[in-house]
Amino acid sequence: MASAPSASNQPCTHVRRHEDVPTPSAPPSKRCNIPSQHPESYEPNTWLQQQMEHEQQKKLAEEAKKQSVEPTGNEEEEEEVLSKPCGPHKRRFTFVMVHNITFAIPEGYDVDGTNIEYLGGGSFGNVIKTSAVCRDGLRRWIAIKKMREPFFDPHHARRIFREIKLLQLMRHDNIICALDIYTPDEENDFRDVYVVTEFAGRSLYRILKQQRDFGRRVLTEEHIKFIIYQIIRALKYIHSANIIHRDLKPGNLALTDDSDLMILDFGLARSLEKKDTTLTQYVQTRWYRSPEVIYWKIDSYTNLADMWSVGCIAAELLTGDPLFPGDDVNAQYQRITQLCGSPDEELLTKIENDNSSAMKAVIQSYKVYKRRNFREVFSAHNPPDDLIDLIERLLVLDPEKRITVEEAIQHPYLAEFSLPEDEPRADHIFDLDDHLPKTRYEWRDAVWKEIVNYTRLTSSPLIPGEADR
Ligand SMILES: Nc1ncnc2c1ncn2[C@@H]1O[C@H](COP(=O)(O)OP(=O)(O)OP(=O)(O)O)[C@@H](O)[C@H]1O
Repeated sequence: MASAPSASNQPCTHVRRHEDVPTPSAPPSKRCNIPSQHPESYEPNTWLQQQMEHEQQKKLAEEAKKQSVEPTGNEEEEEEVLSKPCGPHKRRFTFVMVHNITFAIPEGYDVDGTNIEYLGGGSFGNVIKTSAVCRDGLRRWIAIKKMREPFFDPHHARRIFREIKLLQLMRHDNIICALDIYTPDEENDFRDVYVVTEFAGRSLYRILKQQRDFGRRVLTEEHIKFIIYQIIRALKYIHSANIIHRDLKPGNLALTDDSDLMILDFGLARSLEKKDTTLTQYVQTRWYRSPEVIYWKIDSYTNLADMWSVGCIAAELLTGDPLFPGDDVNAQYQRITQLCGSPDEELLTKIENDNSSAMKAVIQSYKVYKRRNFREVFSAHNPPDDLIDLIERLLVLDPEKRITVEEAIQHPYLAEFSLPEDEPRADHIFDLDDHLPKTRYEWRDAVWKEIVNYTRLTSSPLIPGEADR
């Protein structure tokens, strides 16, 4: 096994402005300190530890000290800002408007607007970055996600339930986990759900977009390899827990300046345990969606659908552009077959047996393409041979012939980083307890219980006095 790449001599840039073009030139160093399964032994990542040393930390710590210990002479003003104790844990909140959205921020978190940054919003929530003093006394950068209309309908509510369940279950240093889950609401008026995670860096989507916008490559060959390795390392853990992520895409991957990667957003993830519910087609973002999810295994696809997404991401890292940017499902399928070829007789027979002759006929109605030579297709980017080999094994139409995560992590392309004893599996299968249909009110009750019973990690933000409860 080759050793991890050596550290660069570049000065460390700890606090980045979000709009800067990222320069993940710091060493893609292998991370060895895997947090154990026990929450009490959770370790923050090295980048955050470095941040703690940064001089801004001093400033923030001083402010925190002033707020919690010294009389400021402005107590009346503070009283006006903080709410009365509320929510299931009787915490006090400051309501701060960011990007026209009101965020309830608990006591102990930095609520100074100049330190708060809007990170983005998707269909299910809006996310801000701020900092908080944690239970271990350190101040960390954190991301607060306010769920968008969490109980709008049963589908939405179940998604929120899954996400907060998984954020508590996952313990792996390439996977985001919850530092805090709260609501400022009382049970009879429960509307808003907030999830706090560590700030995991900049989304790969933004890095790739800025590479394109500025026409300047910031991800080197070595970064690309380290990113792919970390995605696969995280998936090894996720798949071993019988979970499919189902929404792997650059926007759900965050990268620190040290090139440490975190998988974000488990809203679409689901367990493979319960076979009594059908899987849905409209799960993955289209561009990263596998052909079997688009067509022939609509309700029975497996975690190999995630491996397809890894193939799409790997090719995008190599070229800088999305591999299959289809405008609709048909165009998506067409783009896939133009590169990967149309299903062969063997796959068509499987499709017919697993589905129907009608499905086989639909597939056959598409124009037939031959699989292209990947080396030729990507030759302009001078890829290493073993990267092309890995992409070829990931982008296989028949999921039964696609490379599994266990095989992928042993692929020669990743040998430089491979360290089997540092590539943990989950120690149990995660049961999300979400298979029975529920009304949106029942899901709301289930989420309420999760918040009430949530046990914060040692490093979680803590309100003063909470430890005594
Ligand atoms: N812990 C974090 N650290 C850094 N950035 C984060 C973090 N959590 C979320 N983000 C960023 O915030 C933005 C919105 O977050 P998120 O994708 O979770 O919202 P969403 O509504 O679930 O999105 P989607 O519609 O894609 O499912 C994204 O750009 C994401 O990269």
